[in-house]
Amino acid sequence: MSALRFRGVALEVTPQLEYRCRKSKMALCGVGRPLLQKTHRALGCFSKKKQTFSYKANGFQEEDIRKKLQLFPGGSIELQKQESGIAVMTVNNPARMNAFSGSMMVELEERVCELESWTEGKGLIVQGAAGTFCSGSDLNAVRAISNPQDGMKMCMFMQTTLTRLLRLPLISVALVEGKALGGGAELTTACDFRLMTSDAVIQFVHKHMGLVPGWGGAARLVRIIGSQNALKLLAGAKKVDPNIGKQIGLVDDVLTVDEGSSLVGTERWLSQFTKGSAPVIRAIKKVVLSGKELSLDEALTTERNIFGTVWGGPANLEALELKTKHK
Ligand SMILES: CCCC(=O)SCCNC(=O)CCNC(=O)[C@H](O)C(C)(C)COP(=O)(O)OP(=O)(O)OC[C@H]1O[C@@H](n2cnc3c(N)ncnc32)[C@H](O)[C@@H]1OP(=O)(O)O
Repeated sequence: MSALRFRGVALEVTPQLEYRCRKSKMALCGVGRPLLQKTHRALGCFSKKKQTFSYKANGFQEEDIRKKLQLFPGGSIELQKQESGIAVMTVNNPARMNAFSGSMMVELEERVCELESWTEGKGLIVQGAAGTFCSGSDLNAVRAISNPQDGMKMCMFMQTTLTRLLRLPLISVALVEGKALGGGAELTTACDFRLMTSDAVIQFVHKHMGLVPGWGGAARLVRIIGSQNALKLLAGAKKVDPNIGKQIGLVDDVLTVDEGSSLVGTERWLSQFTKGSAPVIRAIKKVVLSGKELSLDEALTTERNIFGTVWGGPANLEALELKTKHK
């Protein structure tokens, strides 16, 4: 499957769409684009135009923010795209418990951009290096940009990036080992699922720092665990261990030691959802996302459009051919 770029945004060209366009002798840019645009627009899918607009509406230029963030280097964001269709993204700054330096924030955006164009992808694991998840913003950078203007820039940049991360057409899971604190806890909420090892802790420590979440973590948390539980976690800066996490619905599963390495265990866990054809898995993520984020009417329209991309497609035809029984 290929991708075409429209105003710098990668759009997925499904085999069905290509086939339909070829059959009707119309170029992709003629027939394909409106359908793709409609679907992607309805999903709020990563329209660079939209993001630029929101940056500008707040008086910021994305490039200025990048330059500012690059002044605070250290660590990296690693990305490994595997043949299996599962990518592993690693927050890597072990000397600072994987805290996010400014350059890591910029790298995170670049990796998300890369994943947006990865049309073969089905799943994503987000983990921290060296057995711990992420301790939030690098406090050295935080101190240096503690004025409201710079804080807003950083917040807007991370909010936009994490929104794009959550909206990737990949089924994503945060593998939480060790600690996920502050912005690290917020990062876990930008994944579809969260798995914890038995000794791990997720803690929205913002209150103790005289802050509230700013990377979109509060908005997402409310949608995951409801406003009552979110209020308790944020106002109490409560430590969430795997038991509490499962009780309140923040955590989907606990990885036990006999599953071998946590990453292998997470890959195994995720593969129950990523087995099968990439276009179908990606379409499933898109219909769920549209159901979650759009009004019912918009979601129904989007669902129809996405349905049209898999109907009569290779996986559908193969299943019909095999006379698949669902026993
Ligand atoms: C909108 C975003 C809001 C935010 O994210 S604000 C940031 C929230 N995070 C924090 O406040 C984390 C503060 N750190 C801690 O509580 C502890 O360091 C932590 C993570 C529990 C680990 O404790 P320990 O295992 O005892 O290890 P440690 O304290 O000796 O840390 C090892 C080295 O890592 C450093 N570190 C940890 N978290 C950091 C951070 N966020 N920014 C910058 N440096 C950080 C820590 O200073 C220490 O460095 P060093 O060895 O003293 O040079």
